[in-house]
Amino acid sequence: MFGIKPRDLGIDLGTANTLVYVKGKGIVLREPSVVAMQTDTKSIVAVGNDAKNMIGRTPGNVVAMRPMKDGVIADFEITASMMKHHIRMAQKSNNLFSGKPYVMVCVPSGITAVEERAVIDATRQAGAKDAYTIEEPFAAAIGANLPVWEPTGSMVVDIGGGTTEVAIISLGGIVTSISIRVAGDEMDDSVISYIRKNYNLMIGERTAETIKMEIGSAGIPEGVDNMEIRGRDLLTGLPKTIEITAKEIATALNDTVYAIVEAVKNTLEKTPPELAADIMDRGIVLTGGGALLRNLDRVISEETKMPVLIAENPLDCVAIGTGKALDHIHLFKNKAKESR
Ligand SMILES: Nc1ncnc2c1ncn2[C@@H]1O[C@H](COP(=O)(O)OP(=O)(O)OP(=O)(O)O)[C@@H](O)[C@H]1O
Repeated sequence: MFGIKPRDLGIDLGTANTLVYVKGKGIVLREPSVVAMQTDTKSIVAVGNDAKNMIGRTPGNVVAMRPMKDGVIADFEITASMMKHHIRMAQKSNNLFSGKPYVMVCVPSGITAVEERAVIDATRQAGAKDAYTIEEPFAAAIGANLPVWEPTGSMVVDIGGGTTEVAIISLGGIVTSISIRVAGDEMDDSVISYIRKNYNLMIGERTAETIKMEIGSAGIPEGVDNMEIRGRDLLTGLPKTIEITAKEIATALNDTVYAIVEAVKNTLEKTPPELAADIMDRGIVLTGGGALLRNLDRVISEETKMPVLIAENPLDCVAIGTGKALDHIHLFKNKAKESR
């Protein structure tokens, strides 16, 4: 075993999904950031997909919860346990040496020093030899193959579950950025409120996410898509099925979509003119699962008068960029140590 070193890992510790990238292999694990545990003993029952399937369906002594909220750690111990589980799974299923790896983890660009410290500590507690952080939009830009190290402006909009990160990048650094705690989760909440308000029907967050993915869109859609949904009637307390249209869901999503558009416009307003000209040529690149919301690229393009492109595999960009950043770990080292 002498001389064998554990492979270093890049982890996209997201509000909705956690992805693990193994240096030299690529993404080896994609799991929802969900943990199910016993309420009395706090012992973990399931992690990832198995736990997500339990949301809203657990008996009284088990709770399925998401330990990350708005891009940051909401429950430290559970996040560390979840990461430990993911690191072990990634190592085991790829026959990797299971020693302590160096780990690069992404964090939102608007994170506070205390929140960043918690991510570093949780990563160490999960088994890392040492942990380094990279700002999410920078990782997203690397993962989307943007020329981040060159003296040219690139613009990335990463729309995740908890946060939307907008950044202008040039010469290996973020020139200007805006991070808002409005993204996919907020869209799901808007769908839940809309249906409760207009139909007196209570639906769960998994149903809301499915509705968003299947018929949700930015701006009013052209088609006449309908969807049957089931929930609990708030007046009778009984299960009920209703039919909802894509137009109604677009209305429900409108405020969230325009909060994202505003963040993009505000970032452009702060962009130095030379870089703005580069972005005019190359376009704004959307990453993160929220980039898949139907017509969001078109609406942002209409509102900003700029070309907008969706990155290839938008859900993977942050993880790929976080993993690739391991090749430049010396650039991130000091930053992680500074916050100690
Ligand atoms: N086809 C789709 N249409 C709309 N939204 C989608 C689609 N696919 C995934 N999403 C949404 O993307 C979000 C998850 O994206 P992603 O995995 O990039 O976030 P994350 O990295 O976990 O979150 P964060 O970066 O905020 O910590 C979820 O809100 C999910 O509902």
